[in-house]
Amino acid sequence: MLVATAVSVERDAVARAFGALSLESDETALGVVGRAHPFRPSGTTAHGGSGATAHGGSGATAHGGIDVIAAGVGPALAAASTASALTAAVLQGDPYGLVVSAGIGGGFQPEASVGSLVVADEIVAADLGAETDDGFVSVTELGFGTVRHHPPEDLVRLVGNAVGARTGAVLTVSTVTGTAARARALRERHPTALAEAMEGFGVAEAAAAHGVPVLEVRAISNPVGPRDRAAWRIPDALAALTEGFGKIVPVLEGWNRHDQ
Ligand SMILES: O=C(O)c1cccc(C(=O)CC[C@H]2O[C@@H](n3cnc4c(=O)[nH]cnc43)[C@H](O)[C@@H]2O)c1
Repeated sequence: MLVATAVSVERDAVARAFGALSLESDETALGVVGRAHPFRPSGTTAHGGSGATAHGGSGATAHGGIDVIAAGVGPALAAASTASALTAAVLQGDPYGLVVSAGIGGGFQPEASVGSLVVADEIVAADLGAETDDGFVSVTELGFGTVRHHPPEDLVRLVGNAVGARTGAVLTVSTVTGTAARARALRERHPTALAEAMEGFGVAEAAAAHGVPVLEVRAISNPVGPRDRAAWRIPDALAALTEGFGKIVPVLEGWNRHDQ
């Protein structure tokens, strides 16, 4: 399984769920774009495996290991980094079976409160399209491809139940929402949206190109709406991410995509 976060603090928050910290915490501030440094829990992991380095890094598990990368901020870098990691794994003869986009995100209020976790049942590119006199038109409506990916239903349900998270659409945006008007417009266009973030759709596109299922998990660090940095609760969200992954990993390990 590959977990793609945006930045190193998110990568380390996920890694902490495995009881270890990345040795590659070279970027620590949120917002600093990290390159894809795979983190592999060393030695015995939740999988019980140990030893062989499946994808060229240290401490990978031979059977079903979990790699966590800081893939960068925004859908384009997230897609490129995730695709590179997926391709490298294929070339090394040990392809990933699941990709998880994970990190902090903005929560639509009152649906997703700060500090809570959200699991995506739809990963939607919310600003990929064109503005017209009649409003926003997605690239799908323009005839150019897809703006949504769907994680496996059973996995979404299992993971949502395991962490007590709400499930709903998670929007991917290239511009963080900073006004109430835009938050309203997004919710009107996507009534099931619970959260927005900046990477999920890119990660999902890379996963889809490899025929690998995708999941997105967001810990809510701030409300979607008027910009208010003082209202951000990043440490709380990172703690929720760690706690959540502690419960999610056993579910992911037990999940078999052919059970769908
Ligand atoms: O300076 C700002 O106003 C500002 C606003 C939003 C995000 C940033 C960042 O540097 C972090 C982007 C990072 O965090 C995820 N994220 C967290 N909350 C949101 C949100 O409300 N809308 C979109 N993305 C969010 C995102 O996935 C990025 O990885 C600075």
